[in-house]
Amino acid sequence: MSVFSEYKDCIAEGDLVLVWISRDNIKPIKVDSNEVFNTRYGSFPHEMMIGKPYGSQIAIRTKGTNKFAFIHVLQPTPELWTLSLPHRTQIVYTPDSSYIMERLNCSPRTRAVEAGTGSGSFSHAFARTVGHLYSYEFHQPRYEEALREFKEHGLVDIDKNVTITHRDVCRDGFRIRNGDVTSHLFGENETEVAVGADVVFLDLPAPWDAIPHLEDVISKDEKVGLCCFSPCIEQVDKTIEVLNRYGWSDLQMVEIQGKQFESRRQMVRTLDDAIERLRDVKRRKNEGLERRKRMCDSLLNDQPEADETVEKRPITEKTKFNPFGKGARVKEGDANYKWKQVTKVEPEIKSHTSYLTFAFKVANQIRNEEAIQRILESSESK
Ligand SMILES: C[S@@+](CC[C@H](N)C(=O)[O-])C[C@H]1O[C@@H](n2cnc3c(N)ncnc32)[C@H](O)[C@@H]1O
Repeated sequence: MSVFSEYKDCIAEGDLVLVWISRDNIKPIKVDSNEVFNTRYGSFPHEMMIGKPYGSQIAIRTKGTNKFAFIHVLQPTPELWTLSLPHRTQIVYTPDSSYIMERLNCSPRTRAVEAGTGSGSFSHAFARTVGHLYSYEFHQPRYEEALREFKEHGLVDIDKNVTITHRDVCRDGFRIRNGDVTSHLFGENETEVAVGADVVFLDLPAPWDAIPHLEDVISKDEKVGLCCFSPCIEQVDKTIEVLNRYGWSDLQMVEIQGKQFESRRQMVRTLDDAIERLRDVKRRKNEGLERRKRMCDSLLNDQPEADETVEKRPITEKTKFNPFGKGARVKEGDANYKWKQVTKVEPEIKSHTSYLTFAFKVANQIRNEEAIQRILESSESK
């Protein structure tokens, strides 16, 4: 089982743990009782984590103060891995990968093809959901790094559901034959892997060069779904042209814009408030002018300012509160004021805005007369 799909209660020596320091700072570590995890808030010996339930908060006293520093030790999931993995390339984030897998109907019976592997962000999400993932990467160091990582995470090897192949798919296609540089372990008489993919995901600069090669590895008996992830509309245009040429249909382009909506209350401001605000500005301006004049006079006459002569505005509820944001602050929802419910948008959800081009193909479109007859007969008998 992969550490990403097997649930464990407690942390043990050698586990991959994702340390949550803050929302934007999650770090993967391999638990080693001789090691220490250093943060700018303090050092956490791995030993403190061993035996603790996943999700625990670990606290240490910070050096020279009476304060505590905290981390949370979390079990890896593809979503958290995407937020913490070492970036070797641009990556696909969860708002995109989850939408793509849903649109392509990914399930444990899916056989997916993915190119390129890149930093393996999407590969981890695919690996948890699909029956088998065939991932391709042409950059040698990136291929080796992804292979090492997939092995460490229990995604490749016998009985595991990921195969990674070192390949330029635009030039050499997707077939995996005995002798290729791949993680697939060939059986004695096996010469080629029967890929039979029903899902294809292309995150490549030139997907149009890879699309013609897909014919060799996609399923001929099932509906095949494809998604191309491209940051430029010109790439989408070129991709669509080639998809049409190679018999893909139901083309649709989608862009995911991840936004976080927060529900807030906003004070209702009336026309009277606006008028009162303008009066207040004028009053304060006059007061300021008068004060400045008195200061100049006292400087010229070399006399201290007679502070007690300054007219003070009486402190009332009105002077304390300014409905346009200045003056005393009012707590959101204060029952003395009128409020309306509004939505505030937080723009900082991590996602890499690319265009998602979806297409589908049924290679073998021969009518199965027997099956049709059976359906007709069963509907007639009802
Ligand atoms: C943007 S990254 C993919 C990121 C990946 N989807 C993820 O979520 O981590 C694109 C990768 O495709 C690889 N690549 C580009 N052209 C390729 C080709 N013709 N064949 C195989 N891999 C290719 C690049 O080396 C790069 O690692």
